[in-house]
Amino acid sequence: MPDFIYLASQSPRRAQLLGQLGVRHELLLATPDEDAESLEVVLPNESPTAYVQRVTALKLDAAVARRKRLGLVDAPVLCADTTVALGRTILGKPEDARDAERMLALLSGSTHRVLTAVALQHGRRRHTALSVSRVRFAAITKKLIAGYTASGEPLGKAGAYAIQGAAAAFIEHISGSYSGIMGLPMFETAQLLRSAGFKT
Ligand SMILES: Cc1cn([C@H]2C[C@H](O)[C@@H](COP(=O)(O)OP(=O)(O)OP(=O)(O)O)O2)c(=O)[nH]c1=O
Repeated sequence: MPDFIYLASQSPRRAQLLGQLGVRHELLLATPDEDAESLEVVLPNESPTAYVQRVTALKLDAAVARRKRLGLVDAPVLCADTTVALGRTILGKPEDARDAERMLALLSGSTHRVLTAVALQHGRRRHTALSVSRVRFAAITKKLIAGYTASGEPLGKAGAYAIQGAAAAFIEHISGSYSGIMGLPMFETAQLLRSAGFKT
């Protein structure tokens, strides 16, 4: 049994959160020939829950294939995907600053869900979990949205905000998992790791 896992994620938040659990990890990143972004395409009529779970499974398939292709040791592979859902509308990562402003205006003054799916491949077994949180945004002015967008923080974040960053000032209430909103739910991830034999 290896004493580490592969984390198939380019997200520094996920690496940081995994470190918090005290589990050693190595990054298993997509090579330039793999088109990781193309996995994140929403199917017609797909619900946010179905979408985030499907994308996570695809990410894990690709990562496990990558581990085999590179001839790496047979350690467990972990990956996750986070999406923001306003009702059935999926808000992924903004394409640019304008798109970020559009998303933030949608979130302003309402409650949305943040869904993070996690999956762990261990030998032939796959363990999966889903974390669902509710986040209530205060009504925020156009000026605040413009200032926040200009900071650059929304780029690369689902729903165009980071709870761990300056957007914390917009959030009136959350129910669920703070770490799940950041991208890796600690409770669910620890459970998956335990089922793969790690002591967390
Ligand atoms: C809502 C929210 C999202 N996010 C981030 C977490 C994820 O990194 C990102 C959603 O994008 P993802 O596609 O889940 O992940 P990623 O592309 O950053 O990394 P990888 O696929 O390689 O694992 O949004 C925050 O950091 N804070 C928040 O409050």
